[in-house]
Amino acid sequence: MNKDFFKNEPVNRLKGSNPKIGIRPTIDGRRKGVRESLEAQTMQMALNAAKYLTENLKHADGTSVECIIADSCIGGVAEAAMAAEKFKLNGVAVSLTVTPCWCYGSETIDMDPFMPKAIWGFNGTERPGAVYLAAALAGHTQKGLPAFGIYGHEVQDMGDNNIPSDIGEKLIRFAKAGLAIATMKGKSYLSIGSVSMGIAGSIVDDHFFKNYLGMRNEYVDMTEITRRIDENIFDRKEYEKALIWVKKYCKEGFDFNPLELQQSRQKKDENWEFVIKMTIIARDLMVGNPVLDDLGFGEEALGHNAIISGFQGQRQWTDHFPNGDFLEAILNSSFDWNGIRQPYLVATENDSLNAVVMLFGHLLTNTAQIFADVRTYWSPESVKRVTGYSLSGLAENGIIHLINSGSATLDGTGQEMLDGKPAMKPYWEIEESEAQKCLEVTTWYSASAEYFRGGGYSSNYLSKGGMPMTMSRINLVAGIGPVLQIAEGFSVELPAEVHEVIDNRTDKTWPTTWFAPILNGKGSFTDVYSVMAAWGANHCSASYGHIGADLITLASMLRIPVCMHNVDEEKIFRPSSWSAFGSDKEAQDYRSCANYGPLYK
Ligand SMILES: C[C@H](O)[C@@H](O)[C@@H](O)C(=O)CO
Ligand SMILES: [Mn+2]
Repeated sequence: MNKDFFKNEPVNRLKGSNPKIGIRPTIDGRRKGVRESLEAQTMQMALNAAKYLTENLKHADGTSVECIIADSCIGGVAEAAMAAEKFKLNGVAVSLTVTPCWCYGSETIDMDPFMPKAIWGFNGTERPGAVYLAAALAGHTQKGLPAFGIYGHEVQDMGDNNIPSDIGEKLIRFAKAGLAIATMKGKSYLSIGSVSMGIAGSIVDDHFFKNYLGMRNEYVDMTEITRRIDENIFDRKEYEKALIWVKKYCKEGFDFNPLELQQSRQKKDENWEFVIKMTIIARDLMVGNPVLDDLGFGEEALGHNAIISGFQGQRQWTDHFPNGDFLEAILNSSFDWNGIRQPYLVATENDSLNAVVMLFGHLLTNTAQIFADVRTYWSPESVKRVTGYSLSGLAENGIIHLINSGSATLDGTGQEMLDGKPAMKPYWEIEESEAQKCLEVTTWYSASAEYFRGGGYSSNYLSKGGMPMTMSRINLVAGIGPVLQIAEGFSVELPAEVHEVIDNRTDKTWPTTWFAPILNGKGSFTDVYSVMAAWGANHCSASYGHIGADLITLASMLRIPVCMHNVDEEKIFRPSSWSAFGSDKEAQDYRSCANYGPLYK
């Protein structure tokens, strides 16, 4: 491979700095003995937490997470205010209070209503850290400021600086979700186009974005892409480089269209040029591009500060112009002609609700996301009838066909390796050879002319099996608001000839991930059919890894109830006040979210 094409080059990015974690060591305020005896240990706990978080967490852009520790231990309200001031000046957006001892409950807590908060009360016996934890959490609950409680399962000795694994897991889960909501806050969802074929998720709901996510909505008509192509409002040099790269790495497939609907070779070559320009322009619309300033387009150079976007495509655009599949697939991938880089998240069919779960998945895992239609439930009986093959292993109870043209990341091929197994990795861990393999196993077929009269190219691949994956989806429900669905499972691989028979019955030019959810015999997870039947919309985002617990924590911070999941109860981590809303975890969640309402209302 020519290494020149996988050099990491700086790319234009979002405005605003990454949020930081503020650490608040709280202490018993009594002088002349008590406080003095605890100062070193308390501050050490803050240092330990900061070290742990910075060593174990990265932002999705690859930078390390920074922690800001209060200048002094916090024994009362004056020192709490001093810490709040320091946090404000330093871009802190997530607050973690740590203490090994008793402190004055509501006098020491963080009162910022928008900042996700957790308190880690050291489980020792010498001083009552747990008693403070309970008192402070009671204060939070009484004041309507939900906070997460972290308390170790095992008793630790006073000078023990180790962070036990149960504490570590909760610290990371809390911090990563908190940073995710702080990262999306103030950023935009950019709609390129409007509602695609009546799809509910592309009826963009301003209220949801503003009140629940703290985000802005930006809108541009698809004619803006035409204008920029016609008037050469893009970086011509980047385009030339992209064209060479695409010719080398993007393998064109067969044209399955009936002869009378096939476009000429000349038109197909023009389509390649067109879709590359569409890709560059969609990215520039999202995040801006300083090169446009040099070309005399200062306004265009700024972009829309969009952390997510959606492209309507169908039908007005695709009935006339080449479709958006190339732009969606490439932007959503961790690499292009500029090298291996953070994905730009774009939803196909302008499905803004699916874009939001892609954003959740991306910010929680730092990896690219597969956008897919939840197309077909294939029972073992149906597979047997149609192909003669008996499903086995992870697939034995049946499988769900995840397939859509467009926004499935090429990382979803499963050609990136983690401990020798197929994976999707954060961009900074991806090897050049892995990016190249993702491209090698992807074929760009001429788009199906029945659907896409304007032509274009659809990415086709088959995900490797054995990847732990999580499907998720947000739906807006009149009378409730947003609800989140989660299904953990695995990608599975079928013998090539079996896949081919099934794939040929559907849209064989599109990428496929075969998904087997983990069943637990209850409710929506009684069997694979019931998972499919309970899915609340036509789309899902499929993320690498089992991230259901992380999504649940994130949703609770945003006050979005989870209506379906297959995560073990022990892994569910929500603000402590949730347990005041009943003893059944799902009922607690609905009542709590209804009680608190959206975070930014
Ligand atoms: C080509 C079709 O319009 C598809 O794009 C359609 O099945 C969908 O993806 C609906 O979500
Ligand atoms: Mn779709």
